[in-house]
Amino acid sequence: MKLNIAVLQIDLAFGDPVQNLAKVKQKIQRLVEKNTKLDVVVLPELWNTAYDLTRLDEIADPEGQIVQQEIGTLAKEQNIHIVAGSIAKKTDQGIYNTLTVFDRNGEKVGEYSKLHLIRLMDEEKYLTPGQSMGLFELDGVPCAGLICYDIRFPEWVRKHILAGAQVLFVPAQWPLSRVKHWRSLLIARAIENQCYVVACNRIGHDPNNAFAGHSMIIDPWGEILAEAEREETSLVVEIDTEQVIEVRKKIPIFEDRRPELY
Ligand SMILES: O=C(O)CCC(=O)C(=O)O
Repeated sequence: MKLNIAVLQIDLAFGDPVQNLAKVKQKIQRLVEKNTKLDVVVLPELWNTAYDLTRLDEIADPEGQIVQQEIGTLAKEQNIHIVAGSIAKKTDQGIYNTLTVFDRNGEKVGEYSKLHLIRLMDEEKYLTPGQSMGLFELDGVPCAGLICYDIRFPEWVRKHILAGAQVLFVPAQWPLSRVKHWRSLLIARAIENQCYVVACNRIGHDPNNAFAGHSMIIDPWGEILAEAEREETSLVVEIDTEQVIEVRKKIPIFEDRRPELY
């Protein structure tokens, strides 16, 4: 199965969900106009509020209603799947960093709340961790969505791959100071899991961090099919899940695992 995927690497306004929503909608519309065969658009982490954690109570999306209304509707209008990065989502149980996936009909087909909160960036003080896996399907292709810091936990990624995922989506706000970790971890996750990795980072800076960009699409052999620098841009690549099957045949790591010992 082939999927034509666009990763939208952008800057974000700090704590301004109205401005960020308008920008994201306009950028998606332009992408669809330029690429008539697009299947999927991917957005970065916390694209509604950015990392304005102290004001989340005020600015997070109540129950994800805004993203459902605005991005779900856009997905249907433009006939594309949208892996809507993640948003700050306010619920009665707390505020989550939640990835939401809409299909071409505007239906929500996936939702995942970041499981590992990064203390280095104070997330655990303001956010509630998720409790469940990030599996979903796009045009019958089994996919997983994990968020930023989650890629430092290979056992969590592997759980999704063992459940069938062939494409791993990673929205992020990864700082420039650790860009070497970002690139190495993403490539490692693709090689060890023999899957596509589609990673969407932001650029720009906020009061605490400069962000790395370097969004990437990596194939199941670990080859980088496209990589951005540190500017607003989009990466558009057609992936083919036959590649996953071929790489897994060539080096059958899933048959050679020794789970009885670990
Ligand atoms: O793990 C890292 O170094 C960065 C993670 C991060 O920026 C995040 O999870 O938002």
